[in-house]
Order: sequence, then structure tokens, then C-alpha cells
Amino acid sequence: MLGAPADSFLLLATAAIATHLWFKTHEPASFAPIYLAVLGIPALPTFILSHHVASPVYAVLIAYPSFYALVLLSITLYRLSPFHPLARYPGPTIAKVSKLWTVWMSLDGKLPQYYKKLHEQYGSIVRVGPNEISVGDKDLLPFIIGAQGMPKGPLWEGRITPKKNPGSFNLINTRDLSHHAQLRKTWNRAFADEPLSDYREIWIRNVEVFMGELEKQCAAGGGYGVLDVARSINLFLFDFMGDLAFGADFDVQHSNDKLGLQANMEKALFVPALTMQVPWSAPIFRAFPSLSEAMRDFVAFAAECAKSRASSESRKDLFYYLMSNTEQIPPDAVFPFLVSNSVMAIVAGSDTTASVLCNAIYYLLSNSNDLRRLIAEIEEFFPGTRNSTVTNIDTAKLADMTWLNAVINETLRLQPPVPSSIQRAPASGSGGKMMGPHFIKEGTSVVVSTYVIHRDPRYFSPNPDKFWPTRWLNDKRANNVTALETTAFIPFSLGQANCVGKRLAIFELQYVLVLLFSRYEISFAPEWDQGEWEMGLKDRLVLVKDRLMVEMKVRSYPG
Ligand code: HEM
Repeated sequence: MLGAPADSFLLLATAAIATHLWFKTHEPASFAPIYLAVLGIPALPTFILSHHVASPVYAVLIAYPSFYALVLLSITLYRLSPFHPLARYPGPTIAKVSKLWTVWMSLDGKLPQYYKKLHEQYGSIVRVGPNEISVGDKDLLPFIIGAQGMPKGPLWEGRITPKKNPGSFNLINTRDLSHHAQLRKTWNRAFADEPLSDYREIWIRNVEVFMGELEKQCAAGGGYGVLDVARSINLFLFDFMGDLAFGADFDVQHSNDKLGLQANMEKALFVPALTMQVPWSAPIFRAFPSLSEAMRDFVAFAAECAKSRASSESRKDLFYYLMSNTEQIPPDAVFPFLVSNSVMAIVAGSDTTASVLCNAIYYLLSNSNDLRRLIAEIEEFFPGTRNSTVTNIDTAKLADMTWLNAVINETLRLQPPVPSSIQRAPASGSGGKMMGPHFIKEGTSVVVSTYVIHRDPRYFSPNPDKFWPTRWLNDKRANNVTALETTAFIPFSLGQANCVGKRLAIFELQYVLVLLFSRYEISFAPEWDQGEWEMGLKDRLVLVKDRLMVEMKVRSYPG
């Protein structure tokens, strides 16, 4: 007879620990070794056990579940042990054991709020996953996202749902620092002064459609329009980014998104927003094509637009500038590269700016004094927009509008559209990286939540949770501002991978706020519950928004 039953259990336990250590060291990226390990390793102990139980089936039923339970126990004990590289950082026990907890906490789209609570309870550095810490200390930012920062973290592996092809890399999902720096040069050229001024024509065309749509809605209501302005803004910026990216006429404004393009984008990002927390799960989801259907449809549609753009006459859009700078890309990867980057630009550039605009409108309508002050400033700077249909305003003045810019900063501070997913990790093969006095071992990662940092009373006081644009004005002492740490204000991130569209985004925000509030009297729709808005904001890679119901009336000026 082969060994005693106790021997097979001892063998099972040893195999479980060895399996855990092997996975920990090698982190297999393909499924073959995983299948082999989870099915093959318990075979020997099962064989031995089969000599001590009534039938081999019983042996399988006992040994395999015991093996899996022992692997899980081994992982759990290690993650909670003092030998784990992140052992010294506090955090909830369940988060230290499994990242699935974060997936659970992300389901309702309120991860930033959860991280904030954790930081209030545990301090500046919190362990939010078995191998991840969240950092809320502004002095550590330079070592994470600043000039001495780290490459993008593993969450980017989990965001890529459709199977990768040679050209499907884009600026935002490129983790390797030197590869990213090369691509970034192309993008920096596409957002330099000359291209930005070339994009203006595209901008004005889309602003005109947006204003026309609003006018139509007001006219239909006899001068008053009651509408979901969040939807109008989402559609407008989606149209604009499609036009900017590759001259696509998405036409979602006129057609009220008949093809569901904008809606598909939100849908498409739901799964990646969860899988990015557990990158190993992305290949599993890829095995169910229906889960990435929305993204595939959108990419296919974008590829068609890109094809017709490539064969049309040249116009100076983002496609043009990206296409003019593809020297380092292998020729057969150029087209997929252009599609991937253009799609990414639409996702990165439309929802972010739309979210800030909607939040700014919401906060202004909730704070009538702040709104009155903005209208007065617009009247001072743009008297020509009175009673007019001007859409082409003098943008040189925008930077000098102190209150407008304070409103924008305050909105970006309170509701940053990328609130919880700036993640970095030491480069592969580096062994680790110093983050100030902390050593971050390779295999662990660091997340920076802009939502947490922007509401930290050490950096923004008084009333860090309150909309108070006054904090951004120059005269801090007269305004009783006790803390305003601009180095903790990072809505566009920092360093080499900061937002390349920052200047365009700020321009869009300034422009639309000036136009909207000079042209319209806007208030919350009477029947609508304002409390819905903040509750309805969900962090799902894009900031998903509910309705923002307003009443709009064309403004009439005396005289
Ligand atoms: C208010 C609006 C916007 C905000 C708050 C915002 C915020 C951000 C943030 C925080 C990042 C860095 C993510 C990270 O470090 O992991 C980022 C990256 C990026 N953003 Fe924006 N963004 C905005 C608008 C735009 C626009 C209009 C575009 C135009 C295409 C754009 C394109 C990009 C791109 C391409 C990246 C990747 C940069 C890189 O990896 O080098 N964004 N954005």
C-alpha cells in the first residue's frame, strides 16, 4: 500500500505551497501552465489517496478541493504575513487578501469615495490590494507620477479587452517608458501650438451644431427648453472628438445618437473598469466575445471612418498630425496604430471634458452667488456676445478671466474625471524603485487617487469637500484660505504621461462655459431632484453621469 492518508495530505499541502510559490515567482501570462498546474499537480496525491478511500472518485472529490483550498490558504497567509513586501502598510484585511474586494467596491462606481474613507481611517498610505498601495501624500507624487516617476501599472493589461494586435498599442496603454516616450513625441507634436490653432475650425463647426441644437430645443418649448444638458454635452463633445480625430461625422447630436455610438462607448468600458483591478481576469473575459462586443463594434466603426479619412483629401486634424509622425512605427502597424490612437483620443477626450462641464454647470446652478459672479465677468469680457449668435469668441481673453478659471479649477478639484485610476509600478526587471523613503518592490503597484488628494484638508482648506472657487483667487489671506497646495492639484496628472490634451481641454471648458452662460439663463428644472446628480456620478473609466435636467431660456439683456 502506498503511504498513509496523512502522507497524501502532507503531499497535498506541500504541493499547494509549491504551486503558490511558483505562481508568485513566475506569474504566468498564458493559460497553459495554469491549467497544467491546477489539474496536474494534485494528480499524485490523489493517486496515493485513492488507495485509502472506497473509490478513485472519492479521492478526486477529496484531494482536488483540498488542494485548491490549501493553495488559497497559503496565498492568504502569505499576504497577511509580515514577510509580504507591503506588510508595513495599513489597510483593511480583506483588501490585503484579495483584489476581488476592490472589484466588488467598484461595482457601484464609488471607488474614489471608498478610497477617501480608507485614507481618513488609515492615513496617507493605505494598502488597497494584496500588491497595491494608494498614496495620498503630495510629497511622494514626484516619485510616482513626476519626473522621477514609474511606468504605468498593470491595470493597463486588464483594460485591454479585445485581443491585442500588432498596432493596437496606443499612447495611454503603453507601459514601457522608452516606448511611451517615443509615442509621446508624436502626440506632443499633434498638440503643439500650430495644430491647436488648426483644430479651431473643427471646434467652431461643432460648437455651432451644439448651439443650434440647444436653440431648437428652446424654440420647441416657446423660448424655454427643459432638457438633459448632460446628454447634450456628451453628444456634442463626442461629435467634436470624432471630427477632430478623423473627420468622422458621427452625427450623434442631430440623430440623438441613433446608432448608439456614444452609449456604446460607456457600455464598452464597463467590463474593463472591473477587469483592470484584476488584470489576470482580462483573458478570461476575452474568451466571452459578447462581453467585448460593444468595444469591438465601436472599433470597427472607427476603423471604417479612419479608412475613408485616409483616402480623403488632407485636412489638418489629429489624424493628419499623428500620420505625419509615424517614422518609428513598422509600416504594417501604422493603420491599426492610427485607429487605436484615434479611438483612444475619442474616449480620453470626450467624456473627461464633458464631465467637467456638467459638474461646473451643476455647481454653478447650486451656488447662485458664484453663478452671478461668473455672468458679471462674462459681461465684462465679452459684451459683444449679448443677444447675439456669436460662436467664434476672442479666446485671447479667456486666460484673464479670474473667476471663470477659479470655477474650472474648483470643479476639477472636487470632481476630477480620472478620480481613482492613475496607477504606476516599478519597471519590469528593475527589482523595485524608491518612492522617497519607501522601497516599492517590483510586482507591487501604487495608485494615486486625485479624488482623495484633492479633498485632503492638509492641502485644500477650509471646506475641502465644498465647492468654493474663492480659494483659487490671489488674495488668500483676505479670503481666509488656510491651505491651497497647488502641487497637490493634479487633475491632469503629472510628468511624462500627464494629459496630453490638457490645453485643448481647458480651452473647451472656458469656451463652452462662456458661451452657455452668456447666451442662456439656466436653472435646474423645477421637477428634478438635484440630489440625484452627485449620487449618479460613477467612476467607470469614464465618469458615467445621470441626467442633469435644466431649464434654459435665451438670455435677454436690457438696452
Ligand atoms: C478636463 C479634461 C481632461 C482631464 C481631467 C484629463 C485627465 C487625464 C489624466 C489624469 C491623464 C493621465 C492618466 C494617467 O496618468 O494614468 C490623462 C491622459 C491622457 N489624456 Fe486626458 N484629460 C482630459 C481631456 C483630454 C482631452 C481633451 C484629450 C484629447 C485627446 C486627452 C487625451 C489624453 C491622452 C492621449 C492621455 C494619455 C497621455 C499619456 O499617456 O502620455 N485628455 N488625461
